[in-house]
Amino acid sequence: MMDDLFKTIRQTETLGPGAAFLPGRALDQERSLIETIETIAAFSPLRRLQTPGGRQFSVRMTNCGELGWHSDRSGYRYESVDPLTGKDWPDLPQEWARLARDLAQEAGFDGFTPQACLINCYEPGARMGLHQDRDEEALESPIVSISLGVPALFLFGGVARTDAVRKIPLLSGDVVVWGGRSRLFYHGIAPLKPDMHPLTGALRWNLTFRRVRAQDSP
Ligand SMILES: O=C(O)CCC(=O)C(=O)O
Ligand SMILES: [Fe+2]
Repeated sequence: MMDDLFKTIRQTETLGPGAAFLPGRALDQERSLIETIETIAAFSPLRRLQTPGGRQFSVRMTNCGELGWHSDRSGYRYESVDPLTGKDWPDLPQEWARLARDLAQEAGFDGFTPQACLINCYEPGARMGLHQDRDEEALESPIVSISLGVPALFLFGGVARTDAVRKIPLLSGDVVVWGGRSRLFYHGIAPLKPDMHPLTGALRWNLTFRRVRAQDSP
């Protein structure tokens, strides 16, 4: 099938210093990752956060892990308690932590121990504008990002907002890792095109694993 041909042709690729595209590397875990997302979202529901400027994200989000990323009128930050439920975020599953560590390792980062996993849910038309992931102190740790469900176009720029942007089509099971000198590179997701995936329907899910506090701090 054309689909299979497309998959076999896509190869591991360096996107920049410390940045790697690992196509299909989470495909074996696709179904279990999606099932676990549903369990997590049943406990800490998906929600559309407000930007500090008072707008709403088009992406719905939740988290698991000891910390969760949050945004409202007071700014972007990590919270140890889910502001929506008043409870701890759901645990980051051990299999997820192990997978994130293995993927980081494959991209050249040893001993990655994520504290937070941000779960993004894209409906058709949802997007994420160019931004840097810069709310973490642990800038020595990479971001490990897994795509699930319908395809999306990943935009990967440079350290300046105006740097040229590469467009990388991401399929379910694809992984991108960026760290080292690419850790603060601008990136985003183009508006999601209507599509269907057998496991997620019209949705795209994205998991980003992050170390927030420096490795030697609690
Ligand atoms: O959805 C994606 O692939 C990227 C998500 C992202 O950049 C973020 O959550 O900071
Ligand atoms: Fe990001």
